[in-house]
Amino acid sequence: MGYPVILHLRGRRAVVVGGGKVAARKIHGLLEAGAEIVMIAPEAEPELQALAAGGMIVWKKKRFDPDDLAEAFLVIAATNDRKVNEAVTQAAAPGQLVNVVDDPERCDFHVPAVVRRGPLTIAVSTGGASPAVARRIRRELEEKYGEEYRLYLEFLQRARGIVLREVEDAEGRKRLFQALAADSFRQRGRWDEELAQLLANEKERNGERGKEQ
Ligand SMILES: C[C@@]1(CC(=O)O)C2=NC(=C\c3[nH]c(c(CCC(=O)O)c3CC(=O)O)Cc3[nH]c(c(CC(=O)O)c3CCC(=O)O)/C=C3\N/C(=C\2)[C@@H](CCC(=O)O)[C@]3(C)CC(=O)O)/[C@H]1CCC(=O)O
Ligand SMILES: NC(=O)c1ccc[n+]([C@@H]2O[C@H](COP(=O)([O-])OP(=O)(O)OC[C@H]3O[C@@H](n4cnc5c(N)ncnc54)[C@H](O)[C@@H]3O)[C@@H](O)[C@H]2O)c1
Repeated sequence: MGYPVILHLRGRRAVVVGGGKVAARKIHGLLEAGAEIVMIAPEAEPELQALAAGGMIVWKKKRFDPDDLAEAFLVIAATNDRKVNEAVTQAAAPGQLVNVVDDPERCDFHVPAVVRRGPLTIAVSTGGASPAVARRIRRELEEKYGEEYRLYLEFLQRARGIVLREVEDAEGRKRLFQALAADSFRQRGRWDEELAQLLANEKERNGERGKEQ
């Protein structure tokens, strides 16, 4: 069983070998994560050509050779030629994370199906058993956790900073974080107003405790 992680790729180089439909899907995910993408392929899908023309990715218009992996943190072998994909895995140095789109067994990692809502990431993997089921479950989760979760999570991110700054006592923080995480809180939609009230309640509680001592 794999170990799920969220990789921070900002400023790190990802080399994608291949420029077809599967490479395009992987490149979109890597772009969202802020990776520096180098694509190696003699031909590429129009959307990838456009990304290269716009400076969003670097396109080396050529066939793969092992030198292409220099300085890569992460490598995706996404050509339609099994032999080339295998050559990519052979060329990778120990420590480079390699994904091979037609060989789950040789992958250091699989790419899950993903729902993103601002800071919220929901990832679904079947470990290669059925990517189509991963896609179906991803779609179901997209319905359940709609766009409204983006604003809510952005609010929570801000609120977290405020609570950590203003509430010193660990129990109080826990009480507040649980209140903010409740679905009833989210649904009422008066987030800033209720946060201010909750913070005031905590201050009052502390004041009273201060008086007791
Ligand atoms: C989740 C997703 C992420 C992404 O790619 O971004 C992803 N595949 C997706 C879709 C998809 N892939 C395929 C179909 C056609 C239906 C079918 O075959 O079932 C569909 C469905 C479609 O396109 O609708 C075919 C396929 N996929 C792999 C093989 C090779 C093999 O199994 O040997 C073949 C056969 C190729 C052939 O025909 O020869 C291998 C892998 N695909 C993975 C990920 C990794 C395991 C993830 C997991 O199991 O959870 C793994 C192991 C490696 C990797 O790529 O990381 C993305 C959904 C994104 C979304 O919609 O949200
Ligand atoms: N993992 C997945 O999610 C998934 C899903 C569907 C298919 N697949 C597999 O992925 C493979 C690729 O699918 P696709 O639809 O993107 O194929 P595609 O035919 O659209 O694209 C293949 C790409 O590989 C490039 N290429 C070929 N030889 C190369 C070389 N020597 N060096 C560099 N680039 C080279 C081509 O120029 C092209 O850009 C399929 O053969 C299939 O086995 C994987």
